[in-house]
Amino acid sequence: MAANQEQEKEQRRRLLDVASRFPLPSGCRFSYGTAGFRADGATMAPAVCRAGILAALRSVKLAGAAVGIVITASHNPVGDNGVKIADPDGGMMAQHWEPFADALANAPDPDALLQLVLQFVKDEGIPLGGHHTAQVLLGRDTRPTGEYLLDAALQGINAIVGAHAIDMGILTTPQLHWMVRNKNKGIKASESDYFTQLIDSFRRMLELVPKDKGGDELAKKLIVDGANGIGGVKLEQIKAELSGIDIIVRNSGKEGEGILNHMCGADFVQKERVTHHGFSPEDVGVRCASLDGDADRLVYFCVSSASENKVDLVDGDKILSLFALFIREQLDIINNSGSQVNKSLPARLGIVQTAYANGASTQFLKNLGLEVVFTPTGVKYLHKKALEYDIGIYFEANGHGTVVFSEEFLSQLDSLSNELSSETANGKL
Ligand SMILES: CC(=O)N[C@H]1[C@@H](OP(=O)(O)O)O[C@H](CO)[C@@H](O)[C@@H]1O
Repeated sequence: MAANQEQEKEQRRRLLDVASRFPLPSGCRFSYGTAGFRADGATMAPAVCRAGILAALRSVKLAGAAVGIVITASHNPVGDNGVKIADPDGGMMAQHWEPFADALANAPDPDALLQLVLQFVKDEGIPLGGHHTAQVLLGRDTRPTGEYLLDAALQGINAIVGAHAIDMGILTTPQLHWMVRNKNKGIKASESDYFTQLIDSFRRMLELVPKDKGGDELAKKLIVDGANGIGGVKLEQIKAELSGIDIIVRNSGKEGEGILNHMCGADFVQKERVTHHGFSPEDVGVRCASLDGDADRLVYFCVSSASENKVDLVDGDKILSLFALFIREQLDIINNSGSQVNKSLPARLGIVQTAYANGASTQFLKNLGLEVVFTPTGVKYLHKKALEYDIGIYFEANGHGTVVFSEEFLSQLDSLSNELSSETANGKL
């Protein structure tokens, strides 16, 4: 038998075998939602195994580029778990693969699963059975079902001939996305590289804050609510190196500190707006921040009075407005610097929100003359829209969000910076 036929046969055997090891419980139905599959952690193994198959196929399709799997149920209760796939650019999996994800997760028996994969491979032109390679990076949060589901994902990945799984360990969701992106860019992608970048960026940011604009204030205490999840664990590891700020972690995930996302974390604070687990009237006036269970949400708050149980919240809408003001101010500084080289920097700045954004924040941003657009709920929609701009700022009120810069804009900034340095050296500025 020719080598290719042998490999094809082996491929079929592996798929049938893994599907029979992870049968779909009757009455179970999975749907790839805004952030992947989610359910009670104890029922998730079939969906996670099939997500493993899917991620490996995606990597084969993309010529062996690294694809990511995150095992987390984010802000949901500790008994839940979930799985989502990251594309090679570090963003969410391309949406046109979601219908296949659903079909695969719900394939009723091994033969149906095999037929689905073979048909999809044919339709998408995936070179399965040949001399392909695939690599999948895996991360998971601190949930008790994490390790068991990691094993299901590994078995799914290994069911694709030539696929290679790399367990990156217990991570925040942003860490895994960052690692996938860096790996595909051929740059350093380990956890210690992530920490180095974070610590260095934080130091450089603090250096930029003028003392007369709150630089001294920043140096004071910050209490971070880690939601008893992975964010608190990682922050404990690096907080001593985030020089210039005194960070105290509460709900850090240590034994005895409380239950993941229970009466704590970004989702709880944003919805309830009351002093929560780990906080007390003694914290009145201190800057505080809350993460969620996988640390991809962030809101700030302050305990407002010792007698009332209330907090003042700085939610995603307000964080977005602060970023918008700051970035616009930086662009104005560049454009008014009197240099001859500015003409090249008219950046297209876009603000992306969802229907859940506070209308007052939208009006505030529009009054600043900024372009504000809307997408459905979910990072995958917001992120995609933000990429259409030179600088795209997006946040959901619940604290999911970021700022994205186009490659072209970054290279323009680089050349502007070089030109300004040479103007300074020549005494023109
Ligand atoms: C990565 C992602 O898209 N997460 C979604 C998802 O939040 P999680 O924190 O991932 O559970 O559901 C939220 C709605 O409940 C939505 O606002 C958010 O965008």
